[in-house]
Amino acid sequence: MLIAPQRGPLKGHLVRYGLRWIRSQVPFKLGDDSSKFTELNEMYTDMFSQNTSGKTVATQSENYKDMIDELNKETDQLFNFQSHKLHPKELEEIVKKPGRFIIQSLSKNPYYNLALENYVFNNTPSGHDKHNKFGNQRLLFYVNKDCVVIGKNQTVWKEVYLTSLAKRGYELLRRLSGGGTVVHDLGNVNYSFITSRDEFERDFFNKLIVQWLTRVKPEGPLALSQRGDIVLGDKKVSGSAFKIARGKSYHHGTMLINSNLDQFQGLLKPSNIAGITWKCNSVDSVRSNVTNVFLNSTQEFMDICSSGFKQHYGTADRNIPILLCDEEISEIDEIQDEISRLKSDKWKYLAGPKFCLSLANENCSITVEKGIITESSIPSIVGSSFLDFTKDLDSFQFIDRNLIL
Ligand SMILES: Nc1ncnc2c1ncn2[C@@H]1O[C@H](COP(=O)(O)OP(=O)(O)OP(=O)(O)O)[C@@H](O)[C@H]1O
Repeated sequence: MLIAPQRGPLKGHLVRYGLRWIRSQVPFKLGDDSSKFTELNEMYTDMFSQNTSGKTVATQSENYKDMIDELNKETDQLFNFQSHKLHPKELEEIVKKPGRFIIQSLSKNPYYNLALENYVFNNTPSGHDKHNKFGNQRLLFYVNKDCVVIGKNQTVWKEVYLTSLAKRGYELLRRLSGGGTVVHDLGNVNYSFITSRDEFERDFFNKLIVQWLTRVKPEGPLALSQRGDIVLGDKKVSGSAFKIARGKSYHHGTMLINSNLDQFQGLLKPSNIAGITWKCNSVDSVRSNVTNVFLNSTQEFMDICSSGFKQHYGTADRNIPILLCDEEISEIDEIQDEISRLKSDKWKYLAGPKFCLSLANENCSITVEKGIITESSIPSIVGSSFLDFTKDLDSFQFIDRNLIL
């Protein structure tokens, strides 16, 4: 809020006049940097610093502090400027109705956050409804504690060093969208832009992000790569993945802000490891050099993007609210069920596509479909789950476990 007790007498009628004036104006937050807010703030500065004859006086600001605080509070309530923490029932209602909003998750639990994102996506009114087609854009933010997230169509053992993840306390998750494997920590913020299928365009939201962040650092060489990643110079700062279903779409991505990049080492496997060959229908990650972007905090990123989103999609008569969700929301059955699914071995390990691995030195091959070994040069393991086989690798001393785990 820019309004502050400054100088000069403030009369009650001026407060009332001010509120009436605000009510008649666009519902944006005072203190934002668009010309509309500048105008409004200038009006207040004038109002608060002039006496009735129009001459500036410099006295008694303390006397008006309460009145100004009240004015600010009323203005906030009037336009829903302040973020609002949602109860489960409120979330259930708001997601199903048409309309735009922003959600910031207060939880750092990756299972909860992915389930929340999926819940909002699933319950957003379908883009097939012609009245709702272009009015249901939603923006979600969440930050996850240490975890590695693989794409829906990937093979876990090909992508990550499971032993390192376990030793270093990183959770493994399989997300519901495509794309490659990424590392999340508290310095990485995830954004998710939901809109109709018709409005979906791969680079649309990342172009907006580049525009918004470039305002913060115009000289920063932030750009979109050919693959649609956001890059700073020749290093990637953000990766994206997409989901399109039932007339809707989401584009979600990571943004590295103050991630502990040294800790990323040794979690993700390189594309080739001598001694093991994979034949898969799965999606391969595209390994890139990564760096942090030039912001101070994940909250700063959320604030910049929220403000950009509001300006892009807000209208004079409709403010876009920022809603906060904590884990109380997981009381909603659909969210609870999704969390259970994301945590299950069935989803994490067995849901990937068919794959076949060969270990050259051991002259051994294994084919796996839906998590079950269907063919192998080791007859005794055919029919068992590949996950169980990996848990029992020590019984197969001729196999180098480091090649698989
Ligand atoms: N948090 C992160 N943000 C951005 N890139 C990351 C992050 N963690 C790891 N990476 C790098 O990104 C690579 C995976 O990128 P990849 O492009 O395959 O997947 P993606 O970014 O999820 O989506 P997509 O495949 O759709 O571009 C990793 O191998 C690693 O080099």
